[in-house]
Amino acid sequence: MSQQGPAFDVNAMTLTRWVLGQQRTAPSATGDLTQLLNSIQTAVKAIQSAVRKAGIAKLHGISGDTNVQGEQVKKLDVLSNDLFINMLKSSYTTCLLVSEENPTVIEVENERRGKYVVCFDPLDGSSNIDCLVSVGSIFSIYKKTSAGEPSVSDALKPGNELVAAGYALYGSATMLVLALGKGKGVHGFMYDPSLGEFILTDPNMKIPEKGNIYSINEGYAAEWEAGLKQYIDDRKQPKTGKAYGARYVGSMVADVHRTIKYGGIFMYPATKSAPNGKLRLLYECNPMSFIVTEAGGLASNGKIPILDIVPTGIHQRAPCYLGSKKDVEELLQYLN
Ligand SMILES: O=P(O)(O)OC[C@H]1O[C@](O)(COP(=O)(O)O)[C@@H](O)[C@@H]1O
Ligand SMILES: [Mg+2]
Ligand SMILES: [Mg+2]
Repeated sequence: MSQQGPAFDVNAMTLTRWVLGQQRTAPSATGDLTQLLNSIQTAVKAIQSAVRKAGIAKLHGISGDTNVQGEQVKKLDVLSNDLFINMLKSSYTTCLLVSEENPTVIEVENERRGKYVVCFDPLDGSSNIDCLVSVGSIFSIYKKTSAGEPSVSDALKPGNELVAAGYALYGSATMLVLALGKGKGVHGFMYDPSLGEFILTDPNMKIPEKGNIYSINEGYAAEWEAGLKQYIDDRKQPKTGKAYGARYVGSMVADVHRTIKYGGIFMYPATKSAPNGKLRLLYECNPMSFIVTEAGGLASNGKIPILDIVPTGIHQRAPCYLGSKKDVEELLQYLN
């Protein structure tokens, strides 16, 4: 190790190099996809830097909307949204964007258009920012298949037509997890701030076939359907075997990442007051279901696979039950 600290491992597989390699083997991943993923990578690097500073901003008494230089300090979710939109548009690979923060689709101007449609949640878990709990970003990528001008119909495609999906987790470290579909697996890249690069640390992530953690907001238990109530009761006091552990961060990215790493099941169910649940299909349920399915798990809305749902609106919600194959299969027996 040199005096300046650990030398850069010349064999380290950076995300940029890994994606380039993928385009050699995946006909669908043309150079444009490399360019698109690298622009997302840049947005994530900028967001992770802002997330790390958010706490410091508060620490130094920078409250409200202006910093010590009297500059306008954007709220983190506004800043994250602006970064995603600007990086995606300036990648010259997208034609239509759907963001949680924008009520309507964002059409990319003609001179900067490419063939991809990107749906994204620029900052997931926003209720956790002020208490410094992990937050994330989520994205899903379609290839535009229709001729002519891009329109909202180019985004209203079932998740099984996605060409790629991923999330960034701004936790104790920053990790980018990516799936390119077609059985190419799920891969985790840890951010190394000293290099400014994402390094492949978790190749071929596979979700355990069965876990022993259930993840749900039990505050809404009074509004659950009977089958779900029974399922959760049986996790707590099983007729045989050990009780499950309960974990709920309240940031979908953190709860799903833990579910992939440790196994178990994440649930955001339909309730009486929210008959379609809370999570949005296009930029939360679909990308996470695409990734979990690619990692060997299952993702259902309680009736059909989430990836088979044909969207009718860009902000539509869907009940979401995803995780280890055996855990989701067992839950579905209680719901149907
Ligand atoms: O507080 P609740 O109702 O349990 O909802 C938690 C869910 O809401 C979310 O924060 C919604 O996402 P946003 O923060 O992007 O709006 C998810 O990350 C999380 O899983
Ligand atoms: Mg979200
Ligand atoms: Mg959000």
